[in-house]
Amino acid sequence: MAEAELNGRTQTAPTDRHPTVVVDNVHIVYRVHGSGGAAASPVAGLRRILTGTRSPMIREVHAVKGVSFVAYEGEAVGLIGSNGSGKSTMLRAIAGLLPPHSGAVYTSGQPSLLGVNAALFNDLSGERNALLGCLAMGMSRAEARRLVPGIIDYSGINERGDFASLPMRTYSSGMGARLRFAIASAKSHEVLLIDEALATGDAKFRKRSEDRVKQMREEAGTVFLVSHQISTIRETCERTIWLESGVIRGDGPTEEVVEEYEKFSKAR
Ligand SMILES: Nc1ncnc2c1ncn2[C@@H]1O[C@H](COP(=O)(O)OP(=O)(O)OP(=O)(O)O)[C@@H](O)[C@H]1O
Repeated sequence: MAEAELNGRTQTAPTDRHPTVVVDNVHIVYRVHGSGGAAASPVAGLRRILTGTRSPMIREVHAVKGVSFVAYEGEAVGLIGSNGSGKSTMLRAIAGLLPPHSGAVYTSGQPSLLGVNAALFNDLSGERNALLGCLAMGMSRAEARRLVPGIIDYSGINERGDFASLPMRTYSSGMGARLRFAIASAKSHEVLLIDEALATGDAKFRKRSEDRVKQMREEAGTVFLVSHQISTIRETCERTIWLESGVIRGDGPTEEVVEEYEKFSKAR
């Protein structure tokens, strides 16, 4: 057994499991710069720089408050919680897109964040986006070209005609989500972070993406899934972390944590 000090607590982990994500007492604070009013004028800004005073228009949102956990190879971890509880913020911090105010996030490899807003180009066709997506994930041109037909096929966007050659702006939100998932899952990821990206697919695609998440876990990756669809969390994740107001309220087997969360939601 290996021991690690995390957030002042000693955590014991079996040595045959390899940690892929370590989140140690992380706090994330957004600073919101207000607009309008005299305090936002350039003159007032210059005066504050010269006098070293802070803008009265800056507000802070403490979105994640002292979160700690360790995730291991081969785990699929669900993140649940009410609106604004800090789930997406936590994923962005794991992806390295948001620096913690204090605490630290350690990951093995470069985590990939797959979100509803994943950067695809609306004016380019699905095919071009698939090609660029593969190149962006580090594949060679030849490998990317070889994989594109399979990605289009897997996404199912061509089920009702040749949409792959049309610009993405002509796609429904579900078709866009399917293509994003198909591109991201063309490669195995050490740590894959999925933010609601499966929610807009239909039942058939959901089943297919759940199967692919399972396969990725078997390839020794770690998958984090944020979803309000508890059925998807149940199907996909054996472990779930419940965040509420930026604090962990539960972390354990999905059935137990979901049951507590559902009781909490009903009581509100
Ligand atoms: N860019 C931002 N600037 C300021 N505050 C933000 C920003 N993004 C999120 N927040 C705030 O941080 C808190 C956590 O938001 P977050 O989006 O992480 O929650 P969530 O659990 O993913 O919510 P939802 O289920 O509604 O998607 C909320 O209070 C939100 O208002």
